[in-house]
Amino acid sequence: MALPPLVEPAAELSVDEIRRYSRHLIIPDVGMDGQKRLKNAKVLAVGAGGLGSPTLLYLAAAGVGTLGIIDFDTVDESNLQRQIIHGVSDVGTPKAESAARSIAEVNPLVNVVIHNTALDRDNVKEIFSQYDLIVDGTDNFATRYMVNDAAVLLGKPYVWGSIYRFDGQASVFWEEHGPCYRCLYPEPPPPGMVPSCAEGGVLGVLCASIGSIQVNEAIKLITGIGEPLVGRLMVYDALEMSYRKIKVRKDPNCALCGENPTVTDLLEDYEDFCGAVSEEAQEAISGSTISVRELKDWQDSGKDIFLVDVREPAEWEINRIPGATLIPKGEILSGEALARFPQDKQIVLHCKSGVRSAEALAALKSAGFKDAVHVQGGIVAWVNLIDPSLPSY
Ligand SMILES: Nc1ncnc2c1ncn2[C@@H]1O[C@H](COP(=O)(O)OP(=O)(O)OP(=O)(O)O)[C@@H](O)[C@H]1O
Repeated sequence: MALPPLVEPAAELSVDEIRRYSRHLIIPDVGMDGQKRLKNAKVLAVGAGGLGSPTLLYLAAAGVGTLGIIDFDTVDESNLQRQIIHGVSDVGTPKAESAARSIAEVNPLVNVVIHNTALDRDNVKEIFSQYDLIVDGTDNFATRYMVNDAAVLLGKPYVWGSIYRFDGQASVFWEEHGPCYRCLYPEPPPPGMVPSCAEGGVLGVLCASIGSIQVNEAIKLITGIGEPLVGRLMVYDALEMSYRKIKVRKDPNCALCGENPTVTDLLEDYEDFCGAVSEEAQEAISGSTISVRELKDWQDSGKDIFLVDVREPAEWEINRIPGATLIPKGEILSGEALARFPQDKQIVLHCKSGVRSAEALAALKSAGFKDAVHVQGGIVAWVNLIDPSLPSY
């Protein structure tokens, strides 16, 4: 379904702009009118990470007049494999500032607005109201649901993308013309069920594949050309090299945009809604959590412990705590690995940061290992506090 252009055209293009955008201007569908609309557009990129990097660079190069960047994080060395808007000299600096510097190099005609902060329920509406279009390149469910809710409540369209390993998805959510994210995913997945890129990894170049689709959709929405991905989910498999489009319908029972909405304003706490740790896991870890320093003391004192790393084999290849045995969480949850746990030793579980080990602990306790414990902060805390010589990821 073709939609009218989202943005009115700017009054005119300068001589410099005409030279710079000439390859757009000679495409009949874009032309002077389309380029003027791009110039007048105000687009906010949420996240200047894997998806935000190519998205921001191409939106800037395309001549989007105002680009907002919101990110609270600083550039880490492990970001450089895919976050191509940042470079070695940017490590340690705020991502929003580093991204703005790269944009100035690509296209100094763009007006960049830096929001060096976390998007949260207190600022989201005020920030979104300054823009015509939102491009979501974040990596967590709490932010995604909040972006969706704020966009629906303000009547703004947004382009969504998501990536994991070799798989990507993209869509355009615009309540006025189609479904919202909640129509597609009414509930967040149970905590721990969908691993993040930090846990499962992502092929760097996948960010370019999905990020460029997001920019393509943004340009179509702004200029009113083509058929935007409203009501369609694009699913990309880089290994198969396949693109599929799945129809997504507006859900009449959607809690937000359905006929009888139960969500009429932003939620009080999106982290809580998405549950960092499930209730069972929360119960399992209360009183059964040790710190990395306690683990080190137990090891140094010769205590008879069975230390289990519940991460995946690829993570185990990167770093490991001395004395640990690898038993991935899935094998514990399925019951397959239970026979490997001794009855007469103190069982200690750890993962990367403490979420998966909490889930595994809940399963182990319900299988009868009542004294098992897990390590708060996982191997990340171990590297930070006990052995900084280990590589981190
Ligand atoms: N609520 C939020 N407000 C602002 N920025 C956010 C918010 N949630 C996520 N982000 C940003 O979105 C980006 C997501 O990108 P990506 O997952 O590639 O980066 P990352 O978090 O650095 O990666 P990794 O988790 O693998 O280290 C990050 O830069 C992150 O800081």
